[in-house]
Amino acid sequence: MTDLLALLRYKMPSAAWIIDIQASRVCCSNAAAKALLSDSLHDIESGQRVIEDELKVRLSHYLETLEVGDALPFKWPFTGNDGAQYHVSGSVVALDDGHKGVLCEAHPSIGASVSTPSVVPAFCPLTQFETLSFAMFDLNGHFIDASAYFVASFGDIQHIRDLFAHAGAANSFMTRFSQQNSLSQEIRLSSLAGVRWHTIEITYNSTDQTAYLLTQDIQEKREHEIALYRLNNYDGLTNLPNRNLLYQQLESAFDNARRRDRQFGLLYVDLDSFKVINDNFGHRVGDELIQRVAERLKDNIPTRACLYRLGGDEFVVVLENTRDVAELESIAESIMQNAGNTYPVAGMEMMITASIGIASYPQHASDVDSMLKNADVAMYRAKSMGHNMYVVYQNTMSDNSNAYLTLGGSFRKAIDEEQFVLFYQPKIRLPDEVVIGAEALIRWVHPELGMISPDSFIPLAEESGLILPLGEWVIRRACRQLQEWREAGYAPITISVNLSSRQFMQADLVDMVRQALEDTGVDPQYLELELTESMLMADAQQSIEKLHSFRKLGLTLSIDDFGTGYSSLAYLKKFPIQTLKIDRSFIHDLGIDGDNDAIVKATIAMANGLSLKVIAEGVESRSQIDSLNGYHCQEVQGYLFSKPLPDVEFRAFMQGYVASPSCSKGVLLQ
Ligand SMILES: Nc1nc2c(ncn2[C@@H]2O[C@@H]3COP(=O)(O)O[C@H]4[C@@H](O)[C@H](n5cnc6c(=O)[nH]c(N)nc65)O[C@@H]4COP(=O)(O)O[C@H]3[C@H]2O)c(=O)[nH]1
Repeated sequence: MTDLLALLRYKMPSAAWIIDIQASRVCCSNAAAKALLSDSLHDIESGQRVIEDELKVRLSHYLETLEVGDALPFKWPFTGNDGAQYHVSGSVVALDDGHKGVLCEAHPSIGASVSTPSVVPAFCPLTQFETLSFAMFDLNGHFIDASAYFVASFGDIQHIRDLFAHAGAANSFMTRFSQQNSLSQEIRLSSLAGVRWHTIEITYNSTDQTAYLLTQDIQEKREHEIALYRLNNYDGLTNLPNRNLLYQQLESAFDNARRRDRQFGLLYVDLDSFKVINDNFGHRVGDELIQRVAERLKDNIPTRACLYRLGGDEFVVVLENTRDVAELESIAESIMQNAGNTYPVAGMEMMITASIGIASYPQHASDVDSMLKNADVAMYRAKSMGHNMYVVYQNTMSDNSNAYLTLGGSFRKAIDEEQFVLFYQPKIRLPDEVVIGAEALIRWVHPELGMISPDSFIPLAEESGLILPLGEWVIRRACRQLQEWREAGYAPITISVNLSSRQFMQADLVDMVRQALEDTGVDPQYLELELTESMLMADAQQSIEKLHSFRKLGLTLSIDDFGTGYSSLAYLKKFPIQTLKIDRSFIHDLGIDGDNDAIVKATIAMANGLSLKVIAEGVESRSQIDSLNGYHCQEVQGYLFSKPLPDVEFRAFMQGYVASPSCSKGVLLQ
């Protein structure tokens, strides 16, 4: 049976025929058409009569512009042999010789009494006809006839059962078909190309006692769907299920636990300082490390636990039907013990630890979002307590963590989106009051909250570990700024950058600063690091070594907020530092509080004796300048000269400094 004949058969019980316009005749028709049109169709088919000219002209016109599968935009009426009114709809088909023909199908006109339901399945637009296989079987499932495409796809089929990949599938299909008379489903069929997914639709026509079967190979569509599913639900880097599937599992875990009165819990695992690795070694190394970590995590959790990657360096472990929270804690311990071992990545042995937060149902949360949020809160707590540990959520944690988390969440984003800017406060040399440097002070330009001062977010950054990438950004930005000013023709000045204690403890801090200098081409003598006494005292020996490394690089080092901590000049001598910055609390009362004057005067004298330069911060009045000049203080900084300024204004300040009314002297630096 040719495919065109199969198509006409398939259109049964509708009357259908195909017109070959070129030959002006009907080239084939089905039994229903023969019955409905009888003589006239027979005459046209046999060539005794030709298609009327008017219709022929109209059809030819459309065939030029329409594609195979397209429907004709008009219908035409006729009266059938049964005396009823019909209208004919047409669509374009490819004839065996390659020309286009018109497939005509008669439908009873509205109001006409004849009404026979078509067996055309919903999924069978004519455009797909070429990929459809059509076959006919008798009541017992024995093969009668099939389209050429069917034979090419399935070969020599004797019985409908031969189509199925499994006997079980054939049995259940036959049983259902015997009960329903028409059936459609997606199923794997055994075609000549192998076992492949197909849509299958079968309809029993009682008129000719024949089962009409239509199949379509949907293997590629299925594969595409599976690929799409993987893309939406699995992480491409680690092949672990992602956030979507995590939510699904958590929803069903809550459901199960509630219905069966069970417990379950999750561990929120976040790698410590992963961004530092990513930034220093590049994303390829970062990605490989994530893969190794994922593999090790998988090996260190019970087989019945599920591991998800939320993205970045965040993973979640879910364990259902737990006995108690201790069961979750023992997983955390196992993860931490093993995470401490090195990972072979890109020819290196890398170390990375993890902070873990634990939350459990019913103790800590009653819905998916609060479960994840509370485990996240606990994870942050673990980070703030020094990394590489786990913390079990406690209900008291939420009270002070909501605001913190809101800021914390956007803080991460802020780093990625570079919402930070550096402001610069001029440093003035005494007594000639020349601008010799600037202190870089960070600001967060929050999209909703506006400008946020560092006092509000530096502690947060410290606690979360995000100070490391942020601190690196500050150093790199400051170096770039130095270069930009140099390129713009300004005389060279220093920029000092504040280091946080966490940053100072960072193992590769010296390398990071060296790299930033190299990358930007800045002369190291123009970069100054400001450290606090407490930072240095935390591990004096290590601090001394680190400071020497910085000195070898050529940087200047300064002690910030002097007077507020240990204030032991004798001890400070052990550290290779060049500058002391007297805290603004001492400067504020200068000339008012005699004790303060005495302290400041003595500090400057002793520092000078140790060849240390002194800078006074928080200078707000001329009388303070007079006192500091009297005590031989070398540098000052404060609102008297300028508040911290963004780059553009700082440049303007440098240019217009001569004209500043608040200062007696001024030097234009250019
Ligand atoms: N009342 C008064 N204040 C003055 C005067 N002159 C300067 N200041 C303010 O004093 C602070 C000096 O910085 P700090 O003591 O290092 O204290 C800094 C520093 O510890 C920290 N910080 C700022 N930027 C960074 C950074 O990039 N990294 C780190 N780790 N810490 C930073 O945040 C602190 C606060 O910074 P800011 O809010 O910019 O506040 C700055 C500055 O605006 C004055 O005449 N009167």
